[in-house]
Amino acid sequence: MLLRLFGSKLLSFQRSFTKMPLIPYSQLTPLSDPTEESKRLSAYKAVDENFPDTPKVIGIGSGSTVIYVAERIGQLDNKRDFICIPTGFQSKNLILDNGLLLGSIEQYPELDITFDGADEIDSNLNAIKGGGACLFQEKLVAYSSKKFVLVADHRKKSSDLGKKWIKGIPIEVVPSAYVYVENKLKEYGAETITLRQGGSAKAGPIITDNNNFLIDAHFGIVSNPRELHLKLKNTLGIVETGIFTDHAKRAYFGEKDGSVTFRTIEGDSVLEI
Ligand SMILES: O=C(CO)[C@H](O)[C@H](O)COP(=O)(O)O
Repeated sequence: MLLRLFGSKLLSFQRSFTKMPLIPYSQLTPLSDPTEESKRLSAYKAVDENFPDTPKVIGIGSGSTVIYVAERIGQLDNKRDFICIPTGFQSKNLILDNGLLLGSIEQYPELDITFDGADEIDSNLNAIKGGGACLFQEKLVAYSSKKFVLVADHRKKSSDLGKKWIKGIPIEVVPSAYVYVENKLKEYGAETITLRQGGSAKAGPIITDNNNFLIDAHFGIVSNPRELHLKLKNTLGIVETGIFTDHAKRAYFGEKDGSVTFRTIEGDSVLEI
């Protein structure tokens, strides 16, 4: 009896050990850039606290904070026991570079959990995403997941969408419809409307992974993100918006002082911890 009890304790110890990250956070050398350190803090803590005991399919988002998510998951010694679904080209490379198994959303349409970054997160866990131009795939992967967890540095923590992220809400648009959409956005009261450019690497607009254009439209403070998203989605030529509502369960923020705070949904309310 005692032996059986010991055996089951040993098994559960082994199980929890396999999902433990190999390097405790406290033993890592701090990064020289404080913002990078904040990103790493939020990402590592999010993975440590939310990674499933028996992972099957995991979503990996895009951006500079998610680099640390993939890094932390890559430290697990059971990292070849589950499949990772990317949200874009960068994300696919993060999965491969960290020795994780790559799958596609078509093969694995149901995910246990997705970790992703954000450009701004409000006090109700609504988010603006798409700063890295991957919003469509990010939304598809997030909305196919049982749990969606955001990771960010302190600059992204906001009370209302549009308060801090003034570059505008990323909106993916069918290329031939961009002028039509721009006119509609003016009609809807957008304060700034920018067709996102490829920068020094490309003369002309950015092309998304779905061969579309991106428009960034700033509407000031968005009092009702769901309503704005629906209005935009109802506009001919708009494929998807970077407004993510009613989906994130938890958001982690790496703070300036080296702590991590989070906002989490508990029943009908959001707790700030
Ligand atoms: O939505 C995204 C990409 O489309 C990113 O998650 C978002 O832009 C945040 O990026 P970062 O972690 O680099 O601040």
